[in-house]
Amino acid sequence: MLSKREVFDGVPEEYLSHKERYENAIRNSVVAFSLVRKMQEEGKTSINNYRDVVGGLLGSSVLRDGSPLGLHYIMFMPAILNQANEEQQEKWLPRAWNCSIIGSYAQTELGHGTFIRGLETTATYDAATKQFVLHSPTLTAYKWWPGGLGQTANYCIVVAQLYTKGQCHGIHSFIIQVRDEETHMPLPGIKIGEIGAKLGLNAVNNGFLGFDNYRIPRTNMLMKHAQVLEDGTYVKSRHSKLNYGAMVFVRVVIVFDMVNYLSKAVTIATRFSAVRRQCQLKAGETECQILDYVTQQHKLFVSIAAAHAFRITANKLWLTFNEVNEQLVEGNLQRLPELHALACCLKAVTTADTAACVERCRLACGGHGYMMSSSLPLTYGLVTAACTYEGENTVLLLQTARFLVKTYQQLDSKALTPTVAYLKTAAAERFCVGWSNTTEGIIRGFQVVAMRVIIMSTFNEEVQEMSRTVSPQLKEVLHQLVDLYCTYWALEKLSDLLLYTPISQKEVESLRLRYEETLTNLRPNAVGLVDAFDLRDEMLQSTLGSYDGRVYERLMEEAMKSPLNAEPMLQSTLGSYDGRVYERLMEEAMKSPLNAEPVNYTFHKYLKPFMQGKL
Ligand SMILES: CCCCCCCCCCCCCCCCC/C=C/C(=O)SCCNC(=O)CCNC(=O)[C@H](O)C(C)(C)COP(=O)(O)OP(=O)(O)OC[C@H]1O[C@@H](n2cnc3c(N)ncnc32)[C@H](O)[C@@H]1OP(=O)(O)O
Ligand SMILES: Cc1cc2nc3c(=O)[nH]c(=O)nc-3n(C[C@H](O)[C@H](O)[C@H](O)COP(=O)(O)OP(=O)(O)OC[C@H]3O[C@@H](n4cnc5c(N)ncnc54)[C@H](O)[C@@H]3O)c2cc1C
Repeated sequence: MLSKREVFDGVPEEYLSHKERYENAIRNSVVAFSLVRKMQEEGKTSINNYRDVVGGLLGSSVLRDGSPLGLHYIMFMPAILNQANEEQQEKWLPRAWNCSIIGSYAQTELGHGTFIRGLETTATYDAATKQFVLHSPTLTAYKWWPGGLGQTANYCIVVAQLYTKGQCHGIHSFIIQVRDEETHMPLPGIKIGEIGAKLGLNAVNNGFLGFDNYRIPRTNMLMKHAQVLEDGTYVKSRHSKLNYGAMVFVRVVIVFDMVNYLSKAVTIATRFSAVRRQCQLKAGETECQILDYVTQQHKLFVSIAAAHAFRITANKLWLTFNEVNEQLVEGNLQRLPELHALACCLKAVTTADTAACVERCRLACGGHGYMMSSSLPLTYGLVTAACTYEGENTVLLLQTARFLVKTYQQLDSKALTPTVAYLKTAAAERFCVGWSNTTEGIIRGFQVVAMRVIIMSTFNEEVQEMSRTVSPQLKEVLHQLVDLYCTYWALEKLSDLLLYTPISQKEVESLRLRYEETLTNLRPNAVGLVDAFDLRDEMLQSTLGSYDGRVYERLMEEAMKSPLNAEPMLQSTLGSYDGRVYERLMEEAMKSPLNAEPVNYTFHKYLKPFMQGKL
């Protein structure tokens, strides 16, 4: 059994080369996912409920910049579960579940990410050989971005335009082997490699993939929803968008992921703010904790409330996802549009808000928040990617807007689904609700504004349930968080409220006072509230946010680990004696060492033993 970090012990990831980072990520991933395999052998996890186990690992400090195996669990396996028929699931799932094959999910191309009906990769059926011919007709048709595809995966789900009998039937999913299972060499007709360094997630090994008239068996088309018969006859799906299921699933999972990252960032920033003393409130007094400044509370406390709001929302969304999927299995597609709109909205809003909150947590820590050792820059790089992947946020919000407009237009003719029932109330009150500076009044105000109510009403609903099961003291603090979250967004979105509701200037002023009063009321419980996330130091991996508050000692300990401090020599493209700065930067950029060899050495050293169950 490999130890966790046997090769680069003690050297922080920031100081590893691109190649060393990949080796580090592969080794840590096979060690981590060997635990999943052990748990499944002991019956402690199964293919239908591995979200928490794998989620815990992927969100852990061991795989802090992502994993080349992440997409195998997050999209490759769920796509087989969601889109393969029973026979195909019997063939592929056991091998995927015990990791004897490693998969990716290849949908996005160089030329298209959002507009998936415009994807260019083709899968043309040849009835004579009962095969599909996969082809990338242009450079822009190359798959670009799939996680793990660079040097790691040997299979992937490929989304391509399906042609049979000379007719195009739109995009469908295929399971395709891209590398030899023994040698890991790319198969003939496959062009494959990694796309290079990114802002973050540099351990994910995102890759590119091109096909040159590459043949696969007919039965490699995932045929749960649509089929192509041996003679090339196309049998269409009950609903053209059932093939989009993998994306809906991941959007739901991403909301959980944002809770994880936001809780970590606000724990780090709040604890640091309790330790950090800067300036005096009165001359001659001891310097005060920066957490005592209202401006610092304004920066941080809404993130504590948001972490709880998103956690409650994520759980509610997961329940809705499972309810709707059970209905889909019974052939009832009625709530699919609502689920799609909800998943789009909550993925877009929670990722955008989390990215903004994490950046605000970093800024709230001053210079020390800019240190990689604080873990805040890395966290920002991770969450900001989520605003783009799995559907770029703007585009997803447009999907939600489309659904809301359609729902509103059918208000009197159609029964409303649970998450949009508020539209009836808003319409009934003809948009002239009386304003009250209460939580309910603000939510009602937002219902009128419409776009943000889904998170607000879910959050509010759960809190009502919670009031029957928590102590009076905790109930008071939770209601303060609800108050804070509502008054914060009421003040943030004041222009909408002024436009659509009769809120008066006097009420706005008392709202502001109420907001600051709530900040003051929450101050004594701020550290306790982030402690309640119960995130161990190993999870935070932060010099600023450790439980013991030894911030400065940890900053110095981490600084001394830099190899640049270990020896007088500078190892820097910017500081080289000969001044050839630009030439060296270009030389470095062109290296991309992982592409220097068709099979990276880590395959034989770690990946192959792992896939053969020998680790
Ligand atoms: C259990 C395992 C879990 C383990 C892990 C646990 C957690 C660990 C943490 C990990 C967290 C997650 C990490 C995630 C890593 C992800 C890596 C990234 C992967 C990717 O990015 S994959 C590629 C993603 N790409 C996209 O999302 C593309 C975005 N574009 C689209 O989706 C579509 O183009 C579109 C929706 C924007 C438009 O589609 P289209 O043009 O076909 O449709 P129209 O706009 O014309 O609308 C037509 C009608 O179709 C409905 N519709 C559209 N989409 C859907 C859908 N998905 N479902 C249902 N219905 C849909 C529209 O609503 C329209 O309906 P109407 O009634 O006609 O209005
Ligand atoms: C870290 C990371 C990991 C990824 N992993 C994978 C993966 O594993 N598998 C995979 O298949 N893909 C993956 N992707 C790709 C991802 O799904 C796409 O980047 C995403 O769907 C956005 O598409 P795009 O990059 O083409 O941007 P575009 O769609 O070109 O967006 C560019 C701009 O155009 C705007 N725009 C586009 N269409 C419209 C419209 N209709 N109306 C208004 N504005 C519009 C967008 O809002 C945006 O501002 C990954 C991406 C990242 C960043």
